Amino acid sequence: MSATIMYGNLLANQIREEIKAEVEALKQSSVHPKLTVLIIGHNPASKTYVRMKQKACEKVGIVSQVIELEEDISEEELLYQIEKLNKDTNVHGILVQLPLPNHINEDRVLEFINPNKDVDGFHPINIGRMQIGQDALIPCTPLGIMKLLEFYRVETKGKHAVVVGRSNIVGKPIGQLLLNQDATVTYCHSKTENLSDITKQADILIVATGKANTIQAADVKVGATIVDVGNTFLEHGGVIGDVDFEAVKEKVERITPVPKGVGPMTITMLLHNTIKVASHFKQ
Ligand SMILES: NC(=O)C1=CN([C@@H]2O[C@H](COP(=O)(O)OP(=O)(O)OC[C@H]3O[C@@H](n4cnc5c(N)ncnc54)[C@H](OP(=O)(O)O)[C@@H]3O)[C@@H](O)[C@H]2O)C=CC1
Ligand SMILES: Nc1nc(=O)c2c([nH]1)NC[C@@H]1CN(c3ccc(C(=O)N[C@@H](CCC(=O)O)C(=O)O)cc3)C=[N+]21
Repeated sequence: MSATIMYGNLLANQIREEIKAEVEALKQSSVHPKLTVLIIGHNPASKTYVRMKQKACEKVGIVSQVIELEEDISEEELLYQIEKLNKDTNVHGILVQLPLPNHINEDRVLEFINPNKDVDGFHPINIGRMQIGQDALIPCTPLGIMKLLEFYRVETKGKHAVVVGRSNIVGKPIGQLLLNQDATVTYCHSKTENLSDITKQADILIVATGKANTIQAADVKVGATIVDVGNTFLEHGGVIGDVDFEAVKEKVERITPVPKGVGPMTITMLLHNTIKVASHFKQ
């Protein structure tokens, strides 16, 4: 069988064109969509991701501001910076790049962001709204995955979706969105026994462990749909996912590549969420 490779970058480019037009329309009504990203310290991966976000904003006409803060900034000072952005009516989206240095309480910081400007969808208010199916700002990676599944006409209703990973930013919310779309959802994590027995039952398998080769050909069902969220940077450049792509693609119906799979959709959904907030500012 020859699998369909679900290229997120293709759909991402298509959606970015639509977003560009929406940005133009907002500007006609004197709303200039703006995203502010706070980056703390010198994590090289974070710097790469923030640069990618910045470039994507510029391409669609969203104003992007990056505030670089020192690794040893106090929690109070960081909260003060966020408070200023919460109050700034020119700023629509606020994103605090993760991970944060150990001395800063991540929960406290994320809860401090105005939930209506929380374009990451990490605020407990947005998580709660999403869980009960209300309109909410939805985390970018899970939202991007749902758009990708929809684009490739992957049926979720009644299907067994297995999520490997239970982080607040990927695993938990993608399971929730799949459940909201009538999938039967199983979560796996590092303590799961007999992981392979469970992943082999998946019609839709979402893998977000951050560990290369978590999933090999023997761990998947023939004809399944595989979404690889992982990003591991190789020492000599390049990035790989969590799934043994070459072997798994021979067995399944659809699979996302890394790079050019989920990643570009994540960034596109950040633009989408920023526009969503900005459009509320329209008279
Ligand atoms: N493409 C994109 O847009 C994005 C990609 N990423 C990438 O996705 C990956 C995951 O990110 P994130 O969720 O933040 O990572 P975390 O490290 O926060 O979570 C990883 C999860 O995977 C589980 N896990 C780890 N190893 C195994 C294993 N061998 N078997 C089963 N479960 C395992 C952990 O279990 P436990 O809870 O028990 O520790 C945990 O729940 C990373 O590579 C990250 O770079 C992240 C965000 C966006
Ligand atoms: N507050 C916050 N929000 C986030 O959304 C957030 C975060 N913190 N911290 C880190 C993770 C990771 N993340 C990714 C975004 C894009 C790619 C991406 O586009 N990856 C490319 C490959 C990378 C490359 O080409 O260099 C791809 O898969 O094609 C990956 C990962 C967002 N995150």
